This record gives sequence, structure tokens and C-alpha cells, in this order.
Amino acid sequence: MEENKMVNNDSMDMILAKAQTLIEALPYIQKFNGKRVVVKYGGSAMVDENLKYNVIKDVALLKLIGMEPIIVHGGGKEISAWLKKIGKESEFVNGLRVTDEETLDVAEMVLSKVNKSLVSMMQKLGLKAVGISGKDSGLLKVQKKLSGGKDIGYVGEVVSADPTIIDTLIANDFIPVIAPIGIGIDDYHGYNINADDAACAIATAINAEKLVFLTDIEGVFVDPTDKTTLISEMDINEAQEFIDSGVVGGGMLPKLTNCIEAMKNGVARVHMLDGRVEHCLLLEFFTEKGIGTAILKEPLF
Ligand SMILES: Nc1ncnc2c1ncn2[C@@H]1O[C@H](COP(=O)(O)OP(=O)(O)O)[C@@H](O)[C@H]1O
Ligand SMILES: CC(=O)N[C@@H](CCC(=O)OP(=O)(O)O)C(=O)O
Repeated sequence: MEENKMVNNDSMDMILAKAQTLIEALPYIQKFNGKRVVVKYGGSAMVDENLKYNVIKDVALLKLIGMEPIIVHGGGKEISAWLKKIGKESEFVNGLRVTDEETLDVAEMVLSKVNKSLVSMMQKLGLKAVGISGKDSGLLKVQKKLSGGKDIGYVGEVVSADPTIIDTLIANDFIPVIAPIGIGIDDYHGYNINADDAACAIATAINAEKLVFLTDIEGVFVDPTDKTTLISEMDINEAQEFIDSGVVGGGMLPKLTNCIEAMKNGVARVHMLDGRVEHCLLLEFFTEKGIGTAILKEPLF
């Protein structure tokens, strides 16, 4: 046999390993067929172009194997960078950006740019995506959110989420890509919404099977300074205990609190994943152990 037509043992092992990976994914593919998955996309995975393209490729694969992905994106770091360019420092109260009229203008412009760049990447991969914000079709109706009793400007708290536009897009085979800007329920003004809050509200409104957060840490830790203490699975009660005992703090605290609420109101599972890891979505969804933290109501199988 000619040398280039021979399959050596090494390459045969690699081919078999690939087949094994696909077989391992089979029960998950069957289980999640036709199910809705909200991916909250933000943090570092959003700043690095290579990671960004990999996230979009993973979402494309989810769609092509029959799931119904919805992306809710952030862009906080980019908003801060653009504000700096116009000589404005960013100010946060309890993780929420103080948003005056000018800041809102910048946030809306930057989020729109981020939104369309994600849509373009989808297009490049041959998928149909539509970029909208919470303003479109009254998707996210909000009221002014106070932080610790303090007025922090045009920051929105979601009062109602109308999933009609999402249903319509999905029914026509589009992937919805959503920017966290809402519309005031009383004043019809634009409001800046924390992207985690927007993702939770949307996942709840559409009864998502999964809500996935791509964040800047591997998952939830018993002790964030000790990397061996990553929690790979917990139920809502355990999550609540971690909050009550003070184990969880920082940005993870509002995230987890929101997730528990979303799960009590219809979302079946939440995943916290490290968005800096290439193909983290596929690794979490389609392998037995997963890579981050899953919060569940009941075991999957
Ligand atoms: N027990 C914990 N497990 C994981 N992260 C924690 C924990 N306690 C506090 N944190 C903090 O929460 C942060 C994640 O939240 P956040 O910074 O808001 O994420 P993002 O900006 O990606 O949305 C981590 O970087 C970490 O510093
Ligand atoms: C009110 C509020 O804080 N809104 C956020 C919206 C973007 C966001 O949440 O982006 P990340 O998910 O990338 O942090 C902000 O202006 O930064």
C-alpha cells in the first residue's frame, strides 16, 4: 500500500477517540432536541476575537443539532472603554452602571455594535441570526431600578418580558441575539439593564431548558482561592445555603440569586461556565462530567 494511504495506529486511535466523543454526546443531543437554551455571553470571552468566534461556532453547532439557542449579550468592558474615549469615567453601584442620558446613549450604541458583530459572525457560519434589543416588540419592559435606595439613572429592572418576538424568530429558524436595553413601562424611555438580569428575565419568560452564563471564573467555588473546590453540581437548596453562609460573594452573588429565582419560575437548569475556555459550551453540554457548575432541580438521567 502507498505510504500516504496507510492508516497508522496513532491516527486510528485518534479517529476512534473522535467517534467515542460523538457517541458520548448522543444521549444529550437526544435529550435537548428542540429545547431552548439561553446563553448569557459577556466578560473576557467577549473581548478576545478568537474566543468570540469559538463561542459563536459552539452556538451554531447547538442550533444545527436541533436545539434552540438564544444569545443575550453584555459588553460592559466595551461600554467602559468607549466612555473613557469621550472622557467619562464609569461608576458602578452594587455592580450596576450609573447611567445618565449620555451614558445611556453610549451604552446603546456600543451594545448595538456588539450585537451586530455577533450577528455577522453567525452569518459567516451560514446561520440566520437577528439582532434586537429588549426595546423591540416590547420584549423587556422595565421600571427604574434603585440600588440601595439610590437613584442611579436610567438603569432598568425588568417588570415584564414578552416572548412573542423570540417565538416568532425561532419559528422562522432565526437565532435571536439580544442586547440588554429595555423600554420604560411608563415613560417609554430607554433603560440600561444588567445583562445577567436580562438573561434571567428572558430565560424565565420562555421557560428555557437551560440558562448558561459565560463568565470569567471556572464556576462556583467553596473557596475561590482554592481551585480544587469547584462545585460541579448543586441543587437550588444547596445554592441558597452557599449564599446564606457567605461562601458566595462578589459578582457571583447576584448571579446565583437571580438563577435561583429563574429556576423557581420555570428554568430547568443553570450552568456557570468559564468563557475563557475554548468550546466551553460543548464541553459542558455534551460530556458526562462537564467543566463548570451546574445548578439543577433534579438529576438529568
Ligand atoms: N464562591 C465563589 N465562587 C465563584 N466566584 C465567586 C465566589 N465568590 C465570589 N466570586 C466572584 O464572583 C465573580 C464572578 O462574577 P462577575 O465578575 O460578576 O462575572 P461576569 O463579569 O463575568 O458576569 C468571580 O470572578 C469571583 O471573583
Ligand atoms: C446597568 C448595567 O450595569 N448594565 C450593563 C450592561 C452590559 C453588561 O451587563 O455587560 P457584561 O455582562 O459584559 O458585564 C453595563 O452598562 O455595563
